[in-house]
Amino acid sequence: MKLINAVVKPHKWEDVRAALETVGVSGMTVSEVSGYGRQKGHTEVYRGAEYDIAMVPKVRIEIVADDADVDDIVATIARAAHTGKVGDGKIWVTPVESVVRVRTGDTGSAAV
Ligand SMILES: Nc1ncnc2c1ncn2[C@@H]1O[C@H](COP(=O)(O)OP(=O)(O)OP(=O)(O)O)[C@@H](O)[C@H]1O
Repeated sequence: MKLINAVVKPHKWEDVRAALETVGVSGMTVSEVSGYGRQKGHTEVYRGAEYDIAMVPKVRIEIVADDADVDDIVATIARAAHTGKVGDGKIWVTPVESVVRVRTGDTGSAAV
């Protein structure tokens, strides 16, 4: 299993959510975050306002998925979140050692 982390522009979140429905993601965690990438110190526009300070609002998506599904999920997020402009976001994948479904005690893939 892997943990997919994606940070995308807030106005692309609905597109990403709709696209993920087509690849059978069974659960995810979504949070409002702020951050910056390589363009630190440059301006970025969000909802008509220019941010020239380092931290720009983003949406973070966390998905635990079976290895076999990871490439598809990452490609789907990347496609749906893309505008081609600075600050489109980032996606990274890390290994997951264990998962437990609290209600049933299921572990591993059965808990995803
Ligand atoms: N190295 C990093 N580690 C953790 N989070 C990051 C990292 N780089 C970027 N992020 C997160 O991703 C968000 C979007 O990053 P951003 O798209 O600006 O990255 P970038 O690589 O500089 O790309 P671009 O050149 O298109 O702006 C940031 O606001 C931040 O929350």
